Amino acid sequence: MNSHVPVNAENLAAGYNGKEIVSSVTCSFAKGTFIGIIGPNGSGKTTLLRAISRVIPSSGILELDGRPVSGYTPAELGVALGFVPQDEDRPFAYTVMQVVLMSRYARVSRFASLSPNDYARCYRALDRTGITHLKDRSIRALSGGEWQRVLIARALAQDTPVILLDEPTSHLDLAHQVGILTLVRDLARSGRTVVGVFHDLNLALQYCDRLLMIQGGHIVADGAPGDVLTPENVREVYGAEVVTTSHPATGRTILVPLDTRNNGDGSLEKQKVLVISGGGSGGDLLRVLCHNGYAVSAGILATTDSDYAVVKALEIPCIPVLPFSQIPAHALEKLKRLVVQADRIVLSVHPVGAGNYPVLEILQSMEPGRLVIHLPDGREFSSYDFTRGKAAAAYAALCTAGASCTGTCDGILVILEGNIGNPPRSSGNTP
Ligand SMILES: Nc1ncnc2c1ncn2[C@@H]1O[C@H](COP(=O)(O)OP(=O)(O)OP(=O)(O)O)[C@@H](O)[C@H]1O
Repeated sequence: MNSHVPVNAENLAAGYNGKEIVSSVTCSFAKGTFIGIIGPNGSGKTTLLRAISRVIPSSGILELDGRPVSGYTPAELGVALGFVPQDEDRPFAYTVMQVVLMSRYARVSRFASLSPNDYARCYRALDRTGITHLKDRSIRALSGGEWQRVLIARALAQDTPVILLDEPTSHLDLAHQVGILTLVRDLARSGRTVVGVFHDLNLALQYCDRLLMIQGGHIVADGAPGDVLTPENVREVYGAEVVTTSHPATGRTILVPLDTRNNGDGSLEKQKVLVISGGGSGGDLLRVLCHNGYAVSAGILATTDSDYAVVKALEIPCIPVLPFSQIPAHALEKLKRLVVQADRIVLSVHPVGAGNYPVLEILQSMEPGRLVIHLPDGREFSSYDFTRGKAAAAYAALCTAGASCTGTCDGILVILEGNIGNPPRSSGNTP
């Protein structure tokens, strides 16, 4: 028994209708920590959270603040632990304020009224989750995202040292995801123990202090986010291929999912990625792709280009040309062959100079309509930095933001600064 650990589980097991879903779970959650629980669909994340919050019974040891949870009265539990479910039925047309106020009843004796302090806490919770304007609205008249914020506000108003959240951002748009997770992280910083289930691995990586990875009802990895979400662990547990890079602002790990194809015998065929870069814009990306097992080739590179040095060091096939000279016809022909062979083309050029036009023309003529990227949120290329050393991060950011190409261009990703829709049409533009 450890009175300093807010949550302690040893050999915990739980399930439904006599069937064990999670078992042999041993973990403890420290004060002031934001812990993420991750794992594929059906792996038992919600079941574990329900067991810890005593929504469902469990066997094994489960202690809150050093006391067996089984010894807590419902009122004591309501003061010790807040639980935010993924969703909750709304059988009655309560107002938002009424639902948030309910969180305070565990603290008042029977038949007593709530105090001004209870109301103040609820107003503050509404304010912090950005739903004050909804306080008199019927909860049945809320969108999924608004309702999710009400459930979080209710847990905030409950004001417990331990808060468990089941996919707290599943219904939220990007701005609200960031707002709620910043708020939750601040709660941990102020000394609470916060545990959240996450499907969005990049959000878990950016916000959590520690991750528990669950597979088949067991903890298979537990530690610092970047140590848990390695490409190897993601492949093993999720059956997905990712590359990792670092967040351009925070330096934390980012995962970028990549397409894979199956050879039919269960093995994965290497994706062929052609990187057309120059001036150092492709170095990081070439390293990341090689490190993660892609069959990488490079486009036309002057032998004085720093990307050429990377390509040589990594033994990546490329099309070397002499610096400051016109690109020879045989090099352009070779590029056309590589374009045809590649599963994915990454064009990372900064800035777009006249020297790039023959290459752009090849891509345009061979891949008509494939040279446009749209980000779902309307952002433009220029908001990303493709200068030396930043291309891989920009690539990751674009992928994370859901970059996609128009029309039939699902095999090509273009990373480019400048207006790529209108390179000169004549072939007379030479370096
Ligand atoms: N109320 C229930 N009764 C019976 N079985 C259930 C119940 N809830 C969940 N299960 C089963 O328990 C297993 C784990 O479910 P759980 O919801 O814990 O997984 P999860 O990791 O949270 O999944 P997801 O990522 O899809 O939300 C699944 O096989 C599921 O079908």
